[in-house]
Amino acid sequence: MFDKYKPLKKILITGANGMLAIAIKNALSGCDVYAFSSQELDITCSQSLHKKIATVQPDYIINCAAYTAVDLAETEQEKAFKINAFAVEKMAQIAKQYQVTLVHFSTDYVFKGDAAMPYQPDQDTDPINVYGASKLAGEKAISRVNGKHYIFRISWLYAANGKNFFKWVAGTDVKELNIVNTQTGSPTSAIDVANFINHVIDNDPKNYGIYHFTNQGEMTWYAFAKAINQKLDLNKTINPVATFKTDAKRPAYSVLDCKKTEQVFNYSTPSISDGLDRVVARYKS
Ligand SMILES: NC(=O)C1=CN([C@@H]2O[C@H](COP(=O)(O)OP(=O)(O)OC[C@H]3O[C@@H](n4cnc5c(N)ncnc54)[C@H](OP(=O)(O)O)[C@@H]3O)[C@@H](O)[C@H]2O)C=CC1
Ligand SMILES: Cc1cn([C@H]2C[C@H](O)[C@@H](COP(=O)(O)OP(=O)(O)O[C@H]3O[C@@H](C)C(=O)[C@@H](O)[C@H]3O)O2)c(=O)[nH]c1=O
Repeated sequence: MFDKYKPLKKILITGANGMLAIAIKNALSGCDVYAFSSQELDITCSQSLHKKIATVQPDYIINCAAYTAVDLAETEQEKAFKINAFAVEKMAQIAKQYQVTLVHFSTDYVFKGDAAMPYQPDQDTDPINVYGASKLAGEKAISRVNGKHYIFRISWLYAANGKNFFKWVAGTDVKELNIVNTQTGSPTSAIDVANFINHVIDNDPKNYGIYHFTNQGEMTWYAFAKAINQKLDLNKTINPVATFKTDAKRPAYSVLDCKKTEQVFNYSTPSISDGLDRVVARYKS
């Protein structure tokens, strides 16, 4: 219930036009939200970061700004590191200076992908592509600065908006798709990540560190394409293939173990199927 005596928490969101930022803006309740697009706040400009944080004086910064082009990163290494590592380090330092809690997102692609069981948050990282390496460098910078911070590793994010695998399968005119069945992960609905972030801010245990959050279960990209095809009645032919040529390598297995998150935040992570139903409903509406 809305508590009129509880002060509204002030939240500053970066990368406000991105897929996750839009979901988080929709999910946050009982907060004063200041969301800035890349045009309004370029996170690689530390002066602008300082200025915005000093003006807004947020309780939390939710950093949704990132370089997410996995294949392009192979040839744009400098840009990927500038946004995903160096800017993030500066942001962590400024957040610490202003005593603001930094909520940051990382990825399953920090792992090599040769495991047979879901990865634990403290397991060894060993990214096999530039994007993963740049995100890992961002994680390490935040941990080094060691202010109040949460790093949530999420995976295979999709939504009814933005550029993502779900939207591509749903929107392409191509009737027959060849999709890899040699990569396994956990497709995760941006709505579900956003609802969880709302919960974190509402019930902050102040137990800072690295956590995993995904929808529960695991499947290949091929199985995910088939599920989308079925839920949206697309009537496409989906063929499993062992390889699909891309510039960046991707981990063969990058399922994240979310038990620590469930315990610390007292939260039950929703299933892949429920996550997909929510995004499908949003897509159809
Ligand atoms: N998408 C996925 O599958 C996954 C994403 N993640 C992580 O989740 C987070 C959110 O990802 P997602 O929403 O998919 O990303 P998007 O690519 O949808 O959004 C990223 C946003 O960051 C903005 N941005 C880029 N550079 C800057 C900059 N220098 N200053 C300010 N804003 C900038 C972009 O703006 P513009 O478009 O104007 O450049 C864009 O709006 C990221 O940290 C990502 O690494 C983790 C796992 C899976
Ligand atoms: C277009 C296409 C792709 N694929 C394969 C390529 C790749 O292995 C897989 C997924 O491709 P995408 O490029 O959509 O997904 P990708 O960009 O690898 O998604 C990743 O994004 C970053 C930001 C993350 O952090 C990761 O968690 C993950 O979500 O599907 C096919 O098999 N057939 C096709 O026709």
